[in-house]
Amino acid sequence: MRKPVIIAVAGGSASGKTTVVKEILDKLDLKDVEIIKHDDYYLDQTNLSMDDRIKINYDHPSSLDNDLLVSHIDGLLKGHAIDCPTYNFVTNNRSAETRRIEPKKVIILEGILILTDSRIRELSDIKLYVELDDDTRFIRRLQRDIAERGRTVESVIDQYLNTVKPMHHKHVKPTKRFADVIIPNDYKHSVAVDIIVSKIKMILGEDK
Ligand SMILES: Nc1ncnc2c1ncn2[C@@H]1O[C@H](COP(=O)(O)OP(=O)(O)O)[C@@H](O)[C@H]1O
Ligand SMILES: O=c1ccn([C@@H]2O[C@H](COP(=O)(O)O)[C@@H](O)[C@H]2O)c(=O)[nH]1
Repeated sequence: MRKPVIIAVAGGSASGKTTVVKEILDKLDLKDVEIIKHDDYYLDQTNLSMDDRIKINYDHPSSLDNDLLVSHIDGLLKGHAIDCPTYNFVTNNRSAETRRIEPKKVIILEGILILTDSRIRELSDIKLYVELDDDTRFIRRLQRDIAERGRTVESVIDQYLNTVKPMHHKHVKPTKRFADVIIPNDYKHSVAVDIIVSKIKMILGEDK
């Protein structure tokens, strides 16, 4: 099998990374694609109390185990299966279960800080950045974190002001310059998605 095509998708929290990845997936053969969420590589925090876990800065690159992710990408590129960690946002901790991932033709890496690590950038064939203004991202995050991640209005606001917003401007947004394609998520972007899918098919040699 040809070495997998690696696609890295960055962008601020709630900018629409997951949504854009779904749009790309809709145009590819699902059996050929695997998604790896950078969130699943947050460091294990079993030794910390819940009070201490909520004080962690999850928007700083040091909160993620990139050594493990890089070794997993290397493994997939060599044709080996990996056991990907899984993460629980409600407990702010890694889950006990892992997820077996077999090498596929296309591997999509997705996360706010995925383009901060030069090793991951170098392993990626296509780098994307999903862009959306801060206000809209905050509103979408507030709705999502209350509905899906067990948060209160106050906790989302506190976290946003203390870490999410400053870290976005310090660590996430500057990685936009590494992107091959910037996708605006406040406007139609179906042409951008079509171009990305064509490029993937071109690399896979399926564009004839
Ligand atoms: N273009 C859009 N219009 C309206 N809502 C959107 C759009 N894109 C994403 N959303 C919603 O915003 C929230 C965050 O999007 P998501 O794709 O999960 O962001 P991310 O993966 O970057 O955190 C989700 O509830 C999603 O359904
Ligand atoms: O335990 C955790 C781990 C992460 N977060 C927040 O998640 C977002 C990243 O996820 P998106 O889906 O891209 O929004 C990041 O901004 C962290 O603040 C958390 O709250 N708790």
